[in-house]
Amino acid sequence: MHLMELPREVLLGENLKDKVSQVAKRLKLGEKALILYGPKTKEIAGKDVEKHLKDFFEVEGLIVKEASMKEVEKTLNVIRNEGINWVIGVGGGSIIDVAKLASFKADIPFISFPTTASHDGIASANASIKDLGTKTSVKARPPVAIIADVEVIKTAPYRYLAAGVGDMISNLTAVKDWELAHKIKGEYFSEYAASLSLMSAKMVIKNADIIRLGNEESVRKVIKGLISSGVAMSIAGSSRPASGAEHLFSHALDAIAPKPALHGEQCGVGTIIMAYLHGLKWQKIRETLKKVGAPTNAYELGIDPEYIVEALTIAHTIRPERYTILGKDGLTREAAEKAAKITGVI
Ligand SMILES: NC(=O)C1=CN([C@@H]2O[C@H](COP(=O)(O)OP(=O)(O)OC[C@H]3O[C@@H](n4cnc5c(N)ncnc54)[C@H](OP(=O)(O)O)[C@@H]3O)[C@@H](O)[C@H]2O)C=CC1
Ligand SMILES: O=C(CO)COP(=O)(O)O
Ligand SMILES: [Zn+2]
Repeated sequence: MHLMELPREVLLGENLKDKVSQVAKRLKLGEKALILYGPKTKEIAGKDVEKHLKDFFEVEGLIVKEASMKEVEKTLNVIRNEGINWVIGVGGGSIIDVAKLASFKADIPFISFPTTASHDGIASANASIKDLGTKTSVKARPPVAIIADVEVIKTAPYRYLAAGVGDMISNLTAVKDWELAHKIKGEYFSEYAASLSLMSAKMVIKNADIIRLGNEESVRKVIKGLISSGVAMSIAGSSRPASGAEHLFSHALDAIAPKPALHGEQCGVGTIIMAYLHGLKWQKIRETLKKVGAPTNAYELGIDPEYIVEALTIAHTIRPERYTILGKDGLTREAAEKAAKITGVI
């Protein structure tokens, strides 16, 4: 049996910080809520959401520092000790993933309230959590509702929107890797999930000129694409449609670079290199990223070229069960340098 769980409500619009209570009541989520936010997202939107919620619910607030198992356990303790009925994550991908996994472990629902359009974990059923130094992809449940407040997301620095494009353009190489794993390893492949995932990538390529304006229309377009990409992952039952070798490269950078860039920025650059390895039109990918103002090389990522090459050579070890264009043995140092130089990444 293949179980596909999907969000029940998606709200996309302006000034939604006071609409969470209505959604929670409509979905009969229960009396006691836990709101998770980061130190910045508490100020950006979390405090206001919490204030409005307190008119109708008993609310506990908790600051989450990173997407790690330690933070998931910390959250789980609060859920159990306080008898929490439902969770809301107000923040970027890290906060949403902690809310997703902790609520799943406690078997209670959660609401996704994104403050940026920087990642496609807003709607997905899987959580990317750091454990023992590297990111693992853990099966969980999708949010019961998504509340995407364009007013909030619009105020995030433009860089986050461009990162969202990077996370979506990744789907081009992720799907290629998935097809490869299907052919070579007999891995389950969903044509429907793959098509939906590719639709988001094609949408950002087609709309790059609109997205780069960074206005409300841009935010709406990117958010819709990110939600579709997340739904594709939920349909697949894993992050396969949206995470291939380009993501392994980003996870490797997170593990070794002294100051990693944003997830979507690193994935975008990884997509250029993996598209080259797949024999795809990598120039078109680079052109789109340039058009929207996303980084396309080591310098723009703010990462030393040495780490780029090292990340390329170790990426295949991050999740060995996920077969990609990097194969079982990965890239040699020479091959990594060559691919990064040809594509202009270093
Ligand atoms: N589960 C899935 O399917 C997916 C998961 N991911 C994961 O998501 C994470 C990446 O998410 P991303 O959003 O890029 O990064 P983070 O969630 O790590 O946020 C990065 C920084 O941006 C800040 N921030 C958030 N919103 C705003 C805003 N509106 N204005 C200014 N600053 C803001 C955060 O503040 P604060 O410090 O307050 O948190 C934080 O300091 C990674 O862990 C990645 O693996 C990515 C794609 C899919
Ligand atoms: O980031 C993701 C999709 O964009 C999914 O992340 P994982 O690589 O951790 O599965
Ligand atoms: Zn991603």
